[in-house]
Amino acid sequence: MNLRFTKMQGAGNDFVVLDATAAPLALTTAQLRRLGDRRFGVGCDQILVIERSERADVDFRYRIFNGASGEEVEHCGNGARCFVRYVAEKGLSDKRSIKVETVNALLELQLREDGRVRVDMGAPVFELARVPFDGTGLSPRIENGFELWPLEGLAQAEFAVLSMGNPHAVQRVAEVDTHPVAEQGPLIEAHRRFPRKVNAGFLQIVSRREVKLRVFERDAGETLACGTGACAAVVAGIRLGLLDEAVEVHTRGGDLRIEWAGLSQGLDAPVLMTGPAQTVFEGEITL
Ligand SMILES: N[C@H](CCC[C@H](N)C(=O)O)C(=O)O
Repeated sequence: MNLRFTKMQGAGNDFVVLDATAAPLALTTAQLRRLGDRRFGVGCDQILVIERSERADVDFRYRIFNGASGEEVEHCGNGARCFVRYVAEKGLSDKRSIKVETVNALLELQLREDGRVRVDMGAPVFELARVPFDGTGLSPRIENGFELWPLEGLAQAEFAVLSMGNPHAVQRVAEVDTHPVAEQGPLIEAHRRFPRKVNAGFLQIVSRREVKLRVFERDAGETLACGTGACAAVVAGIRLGLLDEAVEVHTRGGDLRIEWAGLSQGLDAPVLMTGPAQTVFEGEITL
């Protein structure tokens, strides 16, 4: 099969974008992993497949697959921004704001005048069973009314546990640049308390409006940026009383702006993310 693709990146998180708006595309897990492979394929953190939605009030459906595993996942923040950029560049819609359905969410995405993309990432989910997280027998520490959980085998840390459609465990660290992310990341990602594994966030608070973040992503390892991870980390920081409602997040691949009014408007307030999204090259691969 000859497959045309568009390679894109959002703050260094990189994607292979496949356009299935004209004809359906069904790839096997092996083909998805080949696309994601940085030696034997194109190479990317995630693969995004864009389809027309069957729902009258929704413009598109977009599916996300982790490149290393070929597994479908629920949400991808940097991917959502690249999706909007792709739709605009390919003229797939003349709207400035488009409605997009994912496997478990309905998103409103906007392309701004300054070329950055603003995404309504939906509301965070704190119900542990929906993360999912099994806290049975554990005693969380409560800070500012928000639970911080211990994890067996990671005694030196405590975690904010929440979902942005995909699962996140966020810990506060003194200095992200020197923190042992490569050692701790896999232990958190595969921890038995997360039945569907988890994205592991490492958050350094610089001020109430500025943070530094590294994320060891589920089924991807450390990426240069994680959009849903940035949302989860800022929401956790706000709930802990450490951050204001609008925060600049410095990741290794670039800067994201995250806004959440959850304390003033209610915890079901949407998380808004603004950041870069660029096309790197177009290509064709024979699978
Ligand atoms: N690895 C993530 C999916 C991609 C998330 C990340 N790339 C983002 O920008 O949100 C997971 O398995 O939940």
